Amino acid sequence: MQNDIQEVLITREQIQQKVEELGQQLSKEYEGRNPLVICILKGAFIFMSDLVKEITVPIELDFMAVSSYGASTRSSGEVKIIKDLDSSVEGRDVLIVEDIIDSGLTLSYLVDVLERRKVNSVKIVTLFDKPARRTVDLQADLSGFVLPDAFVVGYGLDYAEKYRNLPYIGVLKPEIYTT
Ligand SMILES: O=P(O)(O)OC[C@H]1O[C@H](OP(=O)(O)OP(=O)(O)O)[C@H](O)[C@@H]1O
Ligand code: HPA
Ligand SMILES: [Mg+2]
Repeated sequence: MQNDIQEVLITREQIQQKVEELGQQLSKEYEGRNPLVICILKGAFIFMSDLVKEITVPIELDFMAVSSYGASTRSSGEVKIIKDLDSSVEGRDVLIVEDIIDSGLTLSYLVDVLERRKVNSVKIVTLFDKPARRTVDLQADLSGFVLPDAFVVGYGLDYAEKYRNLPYIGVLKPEIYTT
């Protein structure tokens, strides 16, 4: 698995430090409130579990599974909801936890879905952001690292379902996805 990585962009230690900072910022932001924290599966599962341990206000959790990449390095452009939320979001302060914003298609679709369900507020925290690749106008309220325009894997992010368990963020060798 390590042999498929061309370069480590962000180390495990850098990620850990950043997740602590984001948790502290969110704890201040939601002081006195009880947000519903939504993990966007599968990619955000590791970030979510590390982040919530750093949040000091009472929260509730829910999970939504969406997919648009499949076994490709490019978005299909079609966002599919594979698993919907268990809870009602009406009137709630919702915090979406996402691993990466790339084209922005996944989140612009989801924010629209949640707003139609009459949330009180919706904010986005993403650990990684590739602003150079946006095809829609979408920004996170809080973001960890800005990434260059390269397909990355690790810390929850996959290529064809592999590499999610790498503890750092790395760039895949191009021959892995061109063959
Ligand atoms: O901004 P975008 O271009 O929409 O890309 C970002 C989304 O793509 C990935 O999910 P994917 O569809 O690969 O599903 P997964 O999380 O199960 O890997 C990632 O986890 C984000 O949810
Ligand atoms: O760079 C990426 N890596 C893995 N999954 C992704 N989904 C959007 N961008 C990426
Ligand atoms: Mg994926």
